[in-house]
Amino acid sequence: MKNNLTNIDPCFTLDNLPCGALVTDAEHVILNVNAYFANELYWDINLLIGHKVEIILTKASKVFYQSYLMPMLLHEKNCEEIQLSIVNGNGKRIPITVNAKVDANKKIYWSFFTASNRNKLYDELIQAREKLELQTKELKELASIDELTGLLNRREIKSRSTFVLSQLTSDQHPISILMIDIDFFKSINDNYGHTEGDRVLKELGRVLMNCGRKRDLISRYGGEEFLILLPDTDLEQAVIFANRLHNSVSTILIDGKPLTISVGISLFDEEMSFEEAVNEADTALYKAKDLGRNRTEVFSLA
Ligand SMILES: Nc1nc2c(ncn2[C@@H]2O[C@H](COP(=O)(O)OP(=O)(O)OP(=O)(O)O)[C@@H](O)[C@H]2O)c(=O)[nH]1
Repeated sequence: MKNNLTNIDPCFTLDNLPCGALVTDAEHVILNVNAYFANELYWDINLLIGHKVEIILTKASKVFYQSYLMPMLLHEKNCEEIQLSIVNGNGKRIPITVNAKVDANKKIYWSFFTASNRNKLYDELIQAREKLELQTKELKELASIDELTGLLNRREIKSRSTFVLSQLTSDQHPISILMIDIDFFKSINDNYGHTEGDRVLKELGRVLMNCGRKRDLISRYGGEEFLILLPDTDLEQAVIFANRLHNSVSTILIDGKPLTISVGISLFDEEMSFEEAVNEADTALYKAKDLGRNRTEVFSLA
């Protein structure tokens, strides 16, 4: 059988390797380094040979080397893919990945690759994750917020009502629900255009937000319909709230004339679903419309 050793390229030397290689003794003194130190790391090799290996380590890596890496090497006799940072001949900090092996004479043979690309990859991964988190937050908001008014959308108020209603049964706190509809909104669009209609919707959204407390759930429920859930609010207090709304809404002017709304109110009871309460508030709203608009009606069975 042919001896493979005879095929070894006579030009092969450690200096040809695209990585750093060095040898240290048991006292951490550098015995030899390859040409990579001069060619790629700009070290004067004479400054390294005979000096302690710490000369090329950053402060943090020195601590790591002394307290963890050396004890491990002495015990295990080798180490693989350890992350360290060295400084080059110009004082620039360079992250590296190190392998090392100890021989019978306690000489240590080191090789390492610079790991700038690895750090770049980590940075890119972190950036990608941050971007993804931001997009997820934006998507979540988009899915729950009405784009025009910034209020909760129909789906979100329905979903949040579940929690609010669970408090009703446990605490016996009254919860009122208000269905609000702009009066003659079609004629605003028809007479002044859709852009003016949108401005009115936005303004109304702002007014509703300002009238509500932090705990109130305020939503754009449909085109020109708004639904509000008022926790800890009985019918009497809900009517006072609605009257305040009528006043505030009248500050929104269309061609100099005040905007008006109609409001229907219902009170949740323990047995009632969200949809049933909305239907009752809707019935009261239609009564307010029938009775001439710009008014509030409370749902009653009569
Ligand atoms: N500008 C604008 N108009 C909208 C939007 N969504 C719905 N609308 C309009 O709202 C109007 C609702 O009109 P109607 O349901 O007839 O009610 P109304 O004119 O307000 O009359 P009453 O409710 O009976 O007082 C329709 O013309 C819709 O096109 C929107 O996002 N922007």
